[in-house]
Order: sequence, then structure tokens, then C-alpha cells
Amino acid sequence: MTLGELHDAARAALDPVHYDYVAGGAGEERALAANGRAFDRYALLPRVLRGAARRDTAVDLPGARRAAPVMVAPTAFHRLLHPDGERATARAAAAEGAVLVTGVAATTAVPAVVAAAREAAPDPAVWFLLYPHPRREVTEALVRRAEEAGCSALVVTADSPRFGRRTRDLRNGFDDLPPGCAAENMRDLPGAPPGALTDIPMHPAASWRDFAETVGMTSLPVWIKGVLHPADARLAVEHGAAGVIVSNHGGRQCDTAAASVDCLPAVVDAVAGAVPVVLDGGVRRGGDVAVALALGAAAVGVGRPVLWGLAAKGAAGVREVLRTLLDEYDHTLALCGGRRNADLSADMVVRGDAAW
Ligand SMILES: Cc1cc2nc3c(=O)[nH]c(=O)nc-3n(C[C@H](O)[C@H](O)[C@H](O)COP(=O)(O)O)c2cc1C
Ligand SMILES: O=C(O)C(=O)c1ccccc1
Repeated sequence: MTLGELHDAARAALDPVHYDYVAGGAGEERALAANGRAFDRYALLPRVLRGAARRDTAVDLPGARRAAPVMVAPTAFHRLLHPDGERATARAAAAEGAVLVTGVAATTAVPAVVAAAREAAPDPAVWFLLYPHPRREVTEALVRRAEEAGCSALVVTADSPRFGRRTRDLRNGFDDLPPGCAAENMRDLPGAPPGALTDIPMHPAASWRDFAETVGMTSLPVWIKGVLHPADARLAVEHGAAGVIVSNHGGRQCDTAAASVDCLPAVVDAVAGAVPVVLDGGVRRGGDVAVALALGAAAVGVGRPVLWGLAAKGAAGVREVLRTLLDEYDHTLALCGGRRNADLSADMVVRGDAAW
């Protein structure tokens, strides 16, 4: 199935309220729409007569060796979408060599997620996402849970001092998770028991000091997610980030935020090679992966397409999504005369009006 067909199958399979939770964004869904439109405005200038019969598209990142250039972005509540939940996503990602970012909003505890990934590959990369928490001891407990489970990196989401205003969820009155579906990694920690959308506490006063404190708690690499401004990318490097994820959270936080791919070149310039940069938001085809890598991303993350694959067909659907994007990307790289990702460069990308 194409990604579009998997999306249709997921829509048909899901409770419309849960479909809206995944599909929707904040406010008028401007930032969500901007992500897709932005990719529609970029086009490639392929280089000719310089290709190779075989291409190597693997990437080395802090927390992942020889990974696929497409990773599974952190998304909440996989058991809302399929009974196999995060175990299915983990098996599929590991089988495709893709990093899986699990975390505080997972409906499967992190040891079981890592175990599922290890069923599919000997040395899978599972990263753990957390939000800055108002209580240091909760952050510390989450960091230990991730370390003990065998995660190879942490990701701190920095774009959510408050939960976004999700218009569809407010209209649908979607707040409580169904029975059997809870934020398992938050169990037995101080605060509300897990079970509702908003049970993952956000920290409106979180600062760079808090970020640096988390970096100091662990020897794992710590990525920062949700950076759009180049000045913040520089601050992230100064405060010990191992990598920067350029993201507007799939249009689910600040609805007037710019499209993430439009922010990528300035962030790449700002970090000046000090740490790798990953892009997420609106990646829907192999050509989008190629544009992001040409503009300086080391890899991309995908959110919703993975969830559509999961809802439609469980682990097999997630594999199909990742395989499709990776095959399309490899094909595009071949057509651009590339043998490795670094053969794509910013001079091979043009941006115009939506005329392509
Ligand atoms: C249903 C859903 C849940 C998400 N949950 C989280 C989360 O808990 N933490 C986080 O940092 N990002 C979360 N995201 C954002 C994704 O990590 C990613 O930034 C975004 O989905 C990328 O855009 P895309 O869906 O267009 O690929 C979520 C996205 C979706 C669609
Ligand atoms: O839905 C989201 O985008 C999200 O980031 C989130 C955060 C915490 C709990 C659930 C979802």
C-alpha cells in the first residue's frame, strides 16, 4: 500500500475521536498545513553522470550507529491505535534499522519496548523522550528507567511549556484514555496516576539550566527536540545537547510556528557542524527525505505516517511505511547521482512558489 492508502485504511479502522487526535494540530492547524506546503515548494536539481550502482544511506548519530536516515518520531499512546502498541512499532523500526523514540507518553513500559526491538534486531536503537518536569526527582527517575531498560539516547522536548490547544480534541471532548491504556513509564512516580491525556506534566518555567541539569544526570547523549530559532540551536549546543531536532511538533503546539523544514537551513548554519541536526514535520515521501538531507539534516523523523501504518496493519504496516520512505529515498538519491547522503547538498535544492 502507498502511504496515502495506509492513511485511508487507518481512518476507516479507527474511532473518529482517536483519528482526530492523531491527525489534528493546534488552533487552526496552520502550522500543520505549513509543514506539508513547505515540502511542496522545494524541488531538487539532480546532478547527472556521477552515480554508483550501490548506495550507502546509513547514518551515525549520537545514540545510533549505522541507522536508517528515517527515524520514528516520538508519538504518544500507540495502544490507542493498535492492541500491539509500542511493541509493534519497536519491532518494525528495529527490523528496518530505524531509531525508535519512545518515552513518557508510551502505553508500554520502556523495558518491554526495548525487548520487542531486540526480538527484531541484535542491536536496535531505542531512545527515550521526556519533558522537563517541575520536580527534579521525577526527571531523574525517568532517566534511570531509560538507562536501565537499555535506551541509547534521551530526547528532551523543549517546545511544550504547556500542552497545545488541540481544536479537534477540545471539540470531541477527548481527554481520558480508554481502560488499559495509560502512560506506563509514569507509573509509581509522584503526581497524578497515568490515565488521561494531560497526566504528563509540562513545566511552564523550564529553563536552559533544567536542560543542562538533565544532561548532567546521565552519560547518554541528550538530544533536544522542538528547536526552530537558530539562537536556540546555539544555546542547545552550549548547554550540552548531543543533537538538535528541528520540529514544530507536527503543528500541535504553537499554531503560528513556521514550517520546520523552512527553519532547517538557519539551524544547520547556527550549529556549524558541532552536533547533528534532525528534521521532523511533514515528511511524506522519499523526495522530502532527500530535500531535508540536502539542506543539512543528518536524518528525518516521521510521526503520523507511522501511526497510520500501525493502526492499519500493526507492525507490518509500520514496516511498510518505513520501507516505502527508505526505498523512495534511495531511489531519489540514485536519480541525483548520489552514492551516500553527503552527496546531496544545499545547492541541489531550489525553493519557489507552489508551482511544481
Ligand atoms: C499523535 C501524536 C503524538 C505525539 N506525541 C508527542 C510526544 O509525546 N512528544 C513529542 O515530543 N512529540 C510528540 N509528537 C510530535 C512528533 O514527535 C513529531 O514532531 C511530529 O509528529 C512530526 O510531524 P509529522 O507527524 O508530520 O511527521 C506527537 C505527534 C503526534 C501526531
Ligand atoms: O500529543 C502530543 O503531541 C504530545 O506531545 C503529547 C504530550 C504528552 C502526552 C500526550 C501527548
